[in-house]
Amino acid sequence: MNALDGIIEGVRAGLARRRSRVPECELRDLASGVRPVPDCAELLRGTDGLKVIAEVKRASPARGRLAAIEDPAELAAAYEAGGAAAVSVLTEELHFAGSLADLDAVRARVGVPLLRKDFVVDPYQVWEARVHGASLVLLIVAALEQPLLVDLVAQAAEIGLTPLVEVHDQAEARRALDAGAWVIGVNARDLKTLEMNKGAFAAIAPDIPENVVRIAASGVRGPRCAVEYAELGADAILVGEALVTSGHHREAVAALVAAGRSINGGRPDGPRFPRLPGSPGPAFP
Ligand SMILES: O=P(O)(O)OC[C@@H](O)[C@@H](O)c1c[nH]c2ccccc12
Repeated sequence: MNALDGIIEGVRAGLARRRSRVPECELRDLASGVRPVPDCAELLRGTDGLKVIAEVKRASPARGRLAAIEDPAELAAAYEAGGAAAVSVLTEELHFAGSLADLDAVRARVGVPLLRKDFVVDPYQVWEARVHGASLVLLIVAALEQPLLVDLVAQAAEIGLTPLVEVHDQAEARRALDAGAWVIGVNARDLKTLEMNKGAFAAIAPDIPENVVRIAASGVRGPRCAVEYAELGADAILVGEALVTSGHHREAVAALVAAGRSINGGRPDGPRFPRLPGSPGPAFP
């Protein structure tokens, strides 16, 4: 069993418990009472500077315990003040020490769109994302058979959530596009092996059409990485560890935002800098 299968097993157990407390029909009723949110794709587009999605993340299977985060809302408020375009909240409990309560707390505090970051394997979780105030929901291609991926992308769109479809290689990127994704995240970490591939974004981004929003996720250590991803054509970066472990959360986000702006000067129609032939991929420490 690979790391991803292990995580999904735990996710399914938690899902069964929640479903027995709140049946799906009740959840749908709750969702209908939640204020509709606009599609987030344009907010994450990098034409006026690389966007930063800042993550509330306590732990991960790959990196262990990262930060206690006693007050996730306070952290998210600092991210927002630093200029984050969106906040990602991990809601997976067993391996990432997150919860839907974290999402609720963050929703009550900040105005920027929220991403429900979890291992979604069932429509029930997409309804939950809606009920708990997310505007975006993560769908991981490696965790989903194609027909289910297609259904979940369609369900999310139907109920006013923007699906952020995560891929790790070219084949997965093709599946994401076939499923109709318009926001694609390239995770530098392979969730099956937990290994990092620093060149994943550079390898995949050219295959993703310009009209699709391209997000580089995982392993962004600081402004230098932000600049490198912006130069490779990323619209946004998704950053967890480097932010939660920084002593100054607002300033750390602001530094990433400033680094991203330096690439195209913040011009709304600024050019995306093409990758120069022979230039190296992002340099990571
Ligand atoms: O902490 P990092 O290396 O900055 O990574 C953040 C984010 O990319 C990572 O948490 C992540 C990307 N895809 C995921 C899928 C599930 C759980 C977590 C993730």
